[in-house]
Amino acid sequence: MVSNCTLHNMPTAVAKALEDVAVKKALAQDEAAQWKHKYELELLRNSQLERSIASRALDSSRQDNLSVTSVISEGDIDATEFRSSPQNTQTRSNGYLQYKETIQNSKVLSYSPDLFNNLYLDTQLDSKISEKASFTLTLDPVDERRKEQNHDLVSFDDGDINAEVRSNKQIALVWNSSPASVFILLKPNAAAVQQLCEEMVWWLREQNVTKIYVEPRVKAELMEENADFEFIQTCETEKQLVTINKSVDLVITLGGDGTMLWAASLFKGPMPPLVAFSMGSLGFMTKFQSSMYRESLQAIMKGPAYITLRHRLHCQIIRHDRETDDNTSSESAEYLVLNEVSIDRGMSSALSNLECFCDGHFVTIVQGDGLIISSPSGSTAYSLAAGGSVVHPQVPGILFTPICPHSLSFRPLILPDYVTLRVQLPLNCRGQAWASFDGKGRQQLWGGDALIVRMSEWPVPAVCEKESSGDFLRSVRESLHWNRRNIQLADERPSPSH
Ligand SMILES: NC(=O)c1ccc[n+]([C@@H]2O[C@H](COP(=O)([O-])OP(=O)(O)OC[C@H]3O[C@@H](n4cnc5c(N)ncnc54)[C@H](O)[C@@H]3O)[C@@H](O)[C@H]2O)c1
Ligand SMILES: Nc1ncnc2c1ncn2[C@@H]1O[C@H](COP(=O)(O)OP(=O)(O)OP(=O)(O)O)[C@@H](O)[C@H]1O
Repeated sequence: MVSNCTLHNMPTAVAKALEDVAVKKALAQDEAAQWKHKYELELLRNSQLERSIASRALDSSRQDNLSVTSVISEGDIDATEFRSSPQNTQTRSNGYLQYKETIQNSKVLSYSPDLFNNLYLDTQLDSKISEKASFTLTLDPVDERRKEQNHDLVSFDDGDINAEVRSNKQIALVWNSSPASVFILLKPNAAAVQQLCEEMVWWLREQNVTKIYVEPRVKAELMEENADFEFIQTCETEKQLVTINKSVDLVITLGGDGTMLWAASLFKGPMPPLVAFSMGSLGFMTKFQSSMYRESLQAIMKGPAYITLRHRLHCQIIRHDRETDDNTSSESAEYLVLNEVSIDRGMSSALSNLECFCDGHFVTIVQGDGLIISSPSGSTAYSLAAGGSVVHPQVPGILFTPICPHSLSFRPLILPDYVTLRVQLPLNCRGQAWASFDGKGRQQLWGGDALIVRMSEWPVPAVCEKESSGDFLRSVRESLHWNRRNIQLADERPSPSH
């Protein structure tokens, strides 16, 4: 696609030919990205299959104890089957995900501007069985009626198209064995947070939590306070961080939404269930009260606990082939975001010019300050500030929200979760553009560079304080003060006498 400013002086036939070439190029790149994604999924499935076979061979007795009939994902919370893609409808009637102990042998997506620059890192080939607690994710076990609704989308017996099974499910986590390993993440530079962490560590030890991990910075701070914290474990290397999903049963965050985003960013692939204690200012996604941590953790570790699968977006920057005289890498980089990826015009005073495609179909050219591509969880963050809709985190969609578009008719869109979006800078764009991932890791984009965004198969399984909708609506009302208005006075006329 060639920008309008270039086209308008050219003879129509030349302009049309150029536009056709650009569209074909974008389509070919889209197709390549989709094939790459399919290839990666295939690799992942094969490795899961291998792990499952090896796991069964190594520990058949343990397997016998797990009386389940169907397994979607082994070892990792994988939300591929919960997406509402037409291709996935066959598998959506499987009612649960099951966690099982697996061999530490998987490929994990890696990202971080500073820590992880490779697309994928092979984790250690460790043939030990992981010591993680086993759990099952089921449809609401309390509500028997839901089990009855667990049938195929289309029944061929009577030809009725039935839509009772939707991807919007209330999922419950049931532990098969007690969780014994937690990773605590703290908001930095907050004395109250560190104090709570110290208290929580001792309490968790009393509860037979044998392994407690923290970040290296936190371990150093705790050791400064008290040398008895020596037993606390930490992830010293990038590799340990990448593999930590395999040894942690529960992730606990003490901070605000930013700490939860930080925790999610450390897990470049599958992530254990996360409990977010509110010690920040807004706390939209951090629903647990820190003063009640004992009661809350006791209940969660006993189970069942409701969880919300907060879907993340997989983002990939594809660089246009060019001679780089700057330090920008020409390799493509990949990111996982819980809230959103935004593209803005940075310091440039020129209007941004972003050509957008959805599954290869031209959508629009965003001319304004930029664009936000957000997950449903991110709908209440930057996207909300730019006028996007507030979306329940379990609605399977991708939000497409412009930032200050210079147009009277540009409205935000919500697209289905199975699409792949592509945002490209025209080769002759006037200004610069910057992509940010959950507000961090800013990357400069140049003419011809593209950003490809799709729903990731690795959600953040966030433990609910009550249940998914209750928590979300409470946050909308109490954190965002949604629709706060003085109640209209009642009519004071005397009621008609009978
Ligand atoms: N104009 C804006 O509103 C704006 C601008 C830039 C970034 N942000 C948001 O800030 C996020 C990064 O958060 P941070 O804490 O690291 O930065 P931060 O410290 O700048 O805080 C951003 C604020 O957004 C809130 N927030 C974050 N995620 C939220 C969510 N999903 N729902 C509701 N509120 C949420 C946080 O509680 C915090 O009050 C980005 O992902 C982006 O969504 C918003
Ligand atoms: N463990 C961590 N390491 C490094 N940075 C972190 C860590 N936890 C949080 N941060 C960063 O610290 C900043 C503030 O954290 P957070 O948002 O949790 O606190 P807050 O702003 O007080 O709370 P709220 O988000 O509720 O307004 C965020 O930008 C976040 O990315």
